[in-house]
Amino acid sequence: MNPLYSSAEIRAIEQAAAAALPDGALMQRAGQAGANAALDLLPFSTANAKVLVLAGPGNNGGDALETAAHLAYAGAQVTILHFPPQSERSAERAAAMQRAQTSDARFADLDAAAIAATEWTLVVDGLFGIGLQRPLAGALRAVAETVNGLKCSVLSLDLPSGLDADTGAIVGPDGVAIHATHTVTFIGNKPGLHTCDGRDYAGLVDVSRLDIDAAHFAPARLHLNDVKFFSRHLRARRHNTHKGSYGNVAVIGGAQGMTGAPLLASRTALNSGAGRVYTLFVEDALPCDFGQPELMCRTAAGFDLEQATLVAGPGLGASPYASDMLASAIASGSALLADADALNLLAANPRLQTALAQRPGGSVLTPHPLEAARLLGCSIAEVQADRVGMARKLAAKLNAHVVLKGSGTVIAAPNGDAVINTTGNPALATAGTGDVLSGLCGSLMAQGWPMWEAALAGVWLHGMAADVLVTEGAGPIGLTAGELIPAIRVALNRMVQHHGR
Ligand SMILES: NC(=O)C1=CN([C@@H]2O[C@H](COP(=O)(O)OP(=O)(O)OC[C@H]3O[C@@H](n4cnc5c(N)ncnc54)[C@H](OP(=O)(O)O)[C@@H]3O)[C@@H](O)[C@H]2O)[C@@H](O)CC1
Ligand SMILES: Nc1ncnc2c1ncn2[C@@H]1O[C@H](COP(=O)(O)OP(=O)(O)O)[C@@H](O)[C@H]1O
Ligand SMILES: [K+]
Repeated sequence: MNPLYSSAEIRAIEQAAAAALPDGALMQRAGQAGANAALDLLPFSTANAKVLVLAGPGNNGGDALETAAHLAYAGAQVTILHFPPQSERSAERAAAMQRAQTSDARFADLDAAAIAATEWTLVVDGLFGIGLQRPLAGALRAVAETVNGLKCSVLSLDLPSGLDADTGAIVGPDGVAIHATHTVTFIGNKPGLHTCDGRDYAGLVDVSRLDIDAAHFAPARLHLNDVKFFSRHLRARRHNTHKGSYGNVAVIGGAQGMTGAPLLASRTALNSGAGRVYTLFVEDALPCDFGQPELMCRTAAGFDLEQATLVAGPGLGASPYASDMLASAIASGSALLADADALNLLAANPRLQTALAQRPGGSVLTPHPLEAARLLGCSIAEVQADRVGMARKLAAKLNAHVVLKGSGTVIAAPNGDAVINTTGNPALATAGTGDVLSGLCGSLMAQGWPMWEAALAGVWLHGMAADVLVTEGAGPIGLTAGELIPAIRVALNRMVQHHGR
């Protein structure tokens, strides 16, 4: 189901497959797949289409040369901007070069100004794939920047040139990458297309396996999120049930000036099905949430932490009392999700980290990149440079299911399994949406979902709600966290209707 492969894994698959195939078969298949993807983006009468093909010095360039030859045979007006290698690197690339040279495609030494002066129908980007070693520089950089200023569709072969296939970061320092509208990626899907800068630069991603035998693909430890991973926990409600059947959630937070955060988490927990929701305040409790009077607002002091799934952190603050409350939550036998200030308190206190890591049932942590950086003792840039690796590292360090938020949220388990989420959009880049996510995941846990599936489903639904709202015009600009709550309720009920047993 939606496996993702590192570039090392892709190379191993490619080598095993190539050994059993005629020379150059995989590059020819990649070129055919590239041409098919390009033809889908061209008008029916290809003769009117002006296609610029960028062919780099490696095998990605070989794919581009094959693609160019096919498109020329299909009747398109093809111009190839070729960056030749110092010396020809492979026989298959040389054969691709010969096919391009004998086609009607035209080789032209265009500079940036000449590229910008032509009205292209499509640019095919075959500068670099998984072999990129350093940032694009000189003429390559100028071409990438010029292409990024064009209005036409841009199809990247394998991955947008300049992007790291494993991490989704632009290869730097001070790198640039081709901003594709579409990517056809070869052999297997790649994590870098779906997280960090990947979602912005790859556009719509299509996978072409190049007809490689399934036996060559080892089981993956990294996947794209999929409803199938959690659908068996989507249960239709039985008639003979009551509020006690659906669990209790206690949100611990609400220091002075930050009462909105636990209310958002609590409202979400209630609206996503928890039977009872307590909002616990580490300082003065609100008498009531008048917008959601079903919530039970209490001071945290004296609350029996054993009776609820705990969502610790929204608006918790950094006081010694908040830290004590977190220590009690960690020491309790209840299921625990730690978010926001709970993560900052953890980062500042190694003893709390040890206690958390020793919880028999584990926990769920929902850091954004800064919170993850604090927990790992590194910079945000280091977290973002390898989101999957850092989420796995944190999960192993704290024996927790880690939800590393942001574009292409990564969910990692202590055993190294990891998933990249595909729903959601920049409408979520607004205050309070993280509180909504923690309330949602906590609510699913209270309703009996295992932590891993609760995290996968929570992240999926949270993003899906934002996607639906954007489709309806409520975002991406100006969406508010509170608006997500009814949209999550609708999305969850629809999913239960569709998949529930
Ligand atoms: N082999 C096969 O059967 C198949 C392979 N496939 C395709 O091959 C792709 C991988 O090919 P690849 O390994 O040749 O790497 P690729 O991405 O083309 O770049 C490497 C070249 O770029 C150079 N270089 C690197 N960075 C640079 C920079 N910043 N600026 C300038 N130069 C730079 C580097 O040279 P260097 O100077 O580092 O020696 C080298 O020459 C893969 O993504 C897929 O598209 C498919 O066809 C399926 C079958
Ligand atoms: N550009 C984006 N694309 C997709 N999801 C995003 C984006 N920006 C933020 N999000 C999501 O929004 C939520 C923000 O959480 P967080 O930063 O903790 O906000 P807050 O602390 O204000 O509640 C996370 O679920 C994150 O993944
Ligand atoms: K490329």
